[in-house]
Amino acid sequence: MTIAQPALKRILLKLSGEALMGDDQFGINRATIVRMVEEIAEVTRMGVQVAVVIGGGNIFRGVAGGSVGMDRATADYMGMLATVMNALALADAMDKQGLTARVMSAIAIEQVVEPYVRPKALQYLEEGKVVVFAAGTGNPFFTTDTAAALRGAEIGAELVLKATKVDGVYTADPQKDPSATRYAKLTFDEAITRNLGIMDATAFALCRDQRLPIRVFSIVKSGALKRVVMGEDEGTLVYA
Ligand SMILES: Nc1ncnc2c1ncn2[C@@H]1O[C@H](COP(=O)(O)OP(=O)(O)OP(=O)(O)O)[C@@H](O)[C@H]1O
Ligand SMILES: O=c1ccn([C@@H]2O[C@H](COP(=O)(O)O)[C@@H](O)[C@H]2O)c(=O)[nH]1
Repeated sequence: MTIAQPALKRILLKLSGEALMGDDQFGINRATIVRMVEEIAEVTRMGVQVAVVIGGGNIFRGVAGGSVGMDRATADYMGMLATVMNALALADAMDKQGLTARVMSAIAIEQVVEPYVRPKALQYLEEGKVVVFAAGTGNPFFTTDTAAALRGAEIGAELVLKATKVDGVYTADPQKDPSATRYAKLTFDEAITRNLGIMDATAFALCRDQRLPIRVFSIVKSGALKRVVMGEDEGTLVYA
């Protein structure tokens, strides 16, 4: 009997912060994070090298009211710090499930997490450790989607997997427009010119220029991550 092998060797998984909330209004839902980590553990045990970029929407949007009128860059640093909290929670949940996780931050907070150093991240991945990239790109005016594109390119990932609450890219935001229909696949240029809000244009443009495909899929759907890694047609593929 032949055992099916994963179609991918190294992936960059972008986890939406909001997906960590589960059905809560903000913050981290424990059962949700544990379930996500189980799915990550499953593909890691299949031999896939996994790096994660975590968003911050679940924490940052809860405090965003307080940032109204604030200097934009300062508010963005608050957002990046929110991703550090999520990264710590995620790595803790991974360690509890027998994975070895390493958090690397784009902003120096040395007493808390190690700084992002590319060769070190590559070494961890080769060793089978899960690397969780925190603090986005480390720069204001960007997003964690752009950080996913950037780190994905830096580590030589074969695919950026955008795990979110919706199950792909739609003609319009499906949470606002129930008549929106899902694309099976589309090009980066189509995504950019149609102004599809699932990811920002900077992230799309970076992946397009690096010919790094993105697959958008639902992290709420059980087994979806494994299906993507096995090369099955899950969610939406965005390609150059
Ligand atoms: N054309 C579209 N197709 C699919 N989803 C869309 C589209 N336009 C907007 N969206 C919305 O984009 C959201 C995806 O963003 P996501 O939850 O990943 O946020 P994020 O900003 O990347 O993460 P975070 O929560 O960490 O800030 C979906 O929940 C969906 O409602
Ligand atoms: O490179 C980055 C990444 C993020 N930010 C700020 O953090 C929040 C949360 O990130 P999400 O991508 O929305 O999850 C974002 O709104 C920015 O304010 C950043 O400045 N630079």
